[in-house]
Amino acid sequence: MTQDKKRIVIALGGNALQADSKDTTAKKQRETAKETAQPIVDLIEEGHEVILAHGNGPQVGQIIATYETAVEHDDSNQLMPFPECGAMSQGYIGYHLQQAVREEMVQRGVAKEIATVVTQVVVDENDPGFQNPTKPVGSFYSQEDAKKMEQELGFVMKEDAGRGYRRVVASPEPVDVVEAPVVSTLVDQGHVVITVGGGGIPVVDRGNGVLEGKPAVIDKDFASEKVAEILDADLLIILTAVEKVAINFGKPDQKELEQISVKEAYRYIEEGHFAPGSMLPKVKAALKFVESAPGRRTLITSLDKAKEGIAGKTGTTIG
Ligand SMILES: Nc1ncnc2c1ncn2[C@@H]1O[C@H](COP(=O)(O)OP(=O)(O)O)[C@@H](O)[C@H]1O
Ligand SMILES: NC(=O)OP(=O)(O)O
Repeated sequence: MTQDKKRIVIALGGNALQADSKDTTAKKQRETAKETAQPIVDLIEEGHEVILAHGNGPQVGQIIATYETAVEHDDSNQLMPFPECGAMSQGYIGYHLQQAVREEMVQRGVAKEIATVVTQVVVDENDPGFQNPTKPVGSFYSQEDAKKMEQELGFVMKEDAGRGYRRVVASPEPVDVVEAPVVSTLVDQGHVVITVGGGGIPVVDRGNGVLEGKPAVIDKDFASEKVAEILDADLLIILTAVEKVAINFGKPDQKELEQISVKEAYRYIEEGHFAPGSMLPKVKAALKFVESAPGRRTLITSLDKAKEGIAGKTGTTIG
């Protein structure tokens, strides 16, 4: 790519799909996806190669809960397995993003196609993440309801950043992206691709072509980083709810940062400036990408500032 035309992997955060945690309807998600499509198509219109990735915590939790309420609890054979629910979430979210981005491209006269690749991500079955569930999925519950769910359904429930209790599942690290060669071919041919939705469907490689789905949710920031590395992207953009990463976040002496060097990032992590489960995985994914090869950068900013961020006018750049 030329200096100003970049290959960009964009990791879309929760607010890019479900802006209102109380309205989790498909109708609302479709409306939100339309808003999300605007800054994405801005980048496509500027000639950048864009690969989209996204989270799925609320959606995969919603899909599982639907099966759990529809099926008799004494007939667990009827329950939809977790990896299949992950695959459904990729299709559901991919469908909305595909429609929204395509509509915006057609209306702006951008002659490109977009498709979602159902993506499997290889994980290590001995990953310690399987022993300690940390990834929140689905809706928020009161402490009382969460206790009941732990007792009656055997779920692990944890408090999520002061917002209530959520079910948590295992979150192993991504090792490889099975469909990366397909994604690469599509991108080389000029198409916009949605991949590693929800961090990808976690699979263990049993050899001889056999991939076994695992009940877990991979962090989408780590999966996006893996895709960015494999596809030799110039830039990883992590879009979330804040315009800039801060130190002393939420305190009176909060300071927003425009540029963080690798050394500073490690120091800030050590000092505990980034909350686990929210900003910490983003900064860790950013560092991993930046350290994977010279010249790679990560930008963390909000969806509505993506265009300004890539022009170097806002956001936090790492590397
Ligand atoms: N040091 C920090 N600087 C900025 N935001 C932070 C920091 N620590 C925690 N946060 C919180 O992390 C949130 C982003 O994480 P999260 O909501 O999990 O992301 P997403 O769902 O967009 O992937 C921000 O909206 C902010 O509330
Ligand atoms: N898979 C994943 O990271 O989802 P969330 O971003 O919704 O937590």
